[in-house]
Amino acid sequence: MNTLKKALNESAAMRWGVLLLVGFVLSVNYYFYDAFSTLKDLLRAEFDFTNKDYGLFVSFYSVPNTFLLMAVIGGVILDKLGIRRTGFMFVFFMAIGAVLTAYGASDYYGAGGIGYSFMSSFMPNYSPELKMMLLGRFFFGLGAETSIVVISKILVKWFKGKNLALAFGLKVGFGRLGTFAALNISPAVADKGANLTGAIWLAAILVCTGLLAFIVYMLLDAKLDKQLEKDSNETVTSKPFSFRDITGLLGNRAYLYIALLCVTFYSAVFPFLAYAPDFFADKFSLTSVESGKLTSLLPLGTMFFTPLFGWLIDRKGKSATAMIFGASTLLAVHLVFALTYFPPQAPIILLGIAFSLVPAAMWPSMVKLVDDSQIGTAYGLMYSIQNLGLWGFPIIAGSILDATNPGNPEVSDYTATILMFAAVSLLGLIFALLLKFEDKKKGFGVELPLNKK
Ligand SMILES: N[C@@H](Cc1c[nH]cn1)C(=O)NCC(=O)O
Repeated sequence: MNTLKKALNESAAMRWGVLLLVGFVLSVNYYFYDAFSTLKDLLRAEFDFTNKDYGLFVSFYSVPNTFLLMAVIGGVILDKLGIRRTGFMFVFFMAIGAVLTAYGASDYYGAGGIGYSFMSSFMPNYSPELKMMLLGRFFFGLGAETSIVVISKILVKWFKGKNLALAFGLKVGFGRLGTFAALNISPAVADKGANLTGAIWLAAILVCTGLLAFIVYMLLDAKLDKQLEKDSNETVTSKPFSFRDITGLLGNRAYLYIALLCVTFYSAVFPFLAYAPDFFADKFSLTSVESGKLTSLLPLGTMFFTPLFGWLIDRKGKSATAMIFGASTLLAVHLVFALTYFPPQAPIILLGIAFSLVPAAMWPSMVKLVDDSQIGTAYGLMYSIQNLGLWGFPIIAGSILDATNPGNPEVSDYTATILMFAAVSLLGLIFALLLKFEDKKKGFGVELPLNKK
């Protein structure tokens, strides 16, 4: 390295600039992911979407990552091809998927545009609009999950040893900002259905601007590699991929516990959130606007809490303890929701704390468990495992809801459904405890401050 010239990642301004760029890519990802939850009724009115159609559309995001293991394959590709090529490819998939989804909902397509007759030629129970939108959601999910893996590796590259947990916390904050914006902007643009396709196109265009932001990042990444006098091969592993990379990770008990905590924790949060507005409305007799506002307090709170906890973890450590605390808080909140009529505002704030503590501690802890050369594979495998839960639990929750509310009444009893989420949280707590014991036994240093690695 040229010792007279500071490398780009030594400059704090450059590091935070990079975080802003990739944070924007993440925000538009989350915006598109969540833009449809407030459009559910309008999709039913405009395209005859049933609840099952809507559920299928939501869970199709996870299909490539779960059943084709795309997130783990993406992670392996990332470790082999490097950040620039892999990132471009998967952010591009994300943009293609978003555009295909919007195209499926467009007037041009609905009037018999390109692909309409082909999509009408099979599976007549599903509309051509739904099929095109499913195809779009599939590509979006395929690109979106691996692009999060790429962004995680980018943060490790620029921030390792320099406020890494704060950077991860802010990364999650950027994601939540996208969710918060989607929950508020998407219904406003849709204007009670008058401009439904406009709301979907806006989401797709935002994803395309994310691709432009990533291209700008690629220029900085190339410059950093040049300054470090590393050709791109040096930031990637040269040894060929072997299944032992995967079995090796799964054989590392600490990694396994963190991956199992990831799937159980997020399965008790994201699928719960998909039902939360309806649950609050039914249990506390709220209007849909009131329950929507109550739910959107969650991404708003986590936007600030997650970076704050990340900052604390950089300095004080205690990541495993933070995960235990977050998982127990989640369990307590679900029990309160299921078994009491306690006003929901206080538990939702606690849920915000749990939903900030675990992500702030869990994602950066990976650098303590695996080597940098395997970080893409490690995150990718974790996302594939997580997506199994994100795919399955909305369906399980819906089935429990149907079984405990025969006749599909207007107001549903959610007790059994939320108790199921409490049971999943309990599993998360057990895995968090196991992680702490394993760390103590093997001395990975998960409890140590990240700035001291
Ligand atoms: N794998 C993602 C799933 C997601 C949710 N919204 C958009 N993508 C995930 O769980 N990320 C971690 C997080 O804390 O948001």
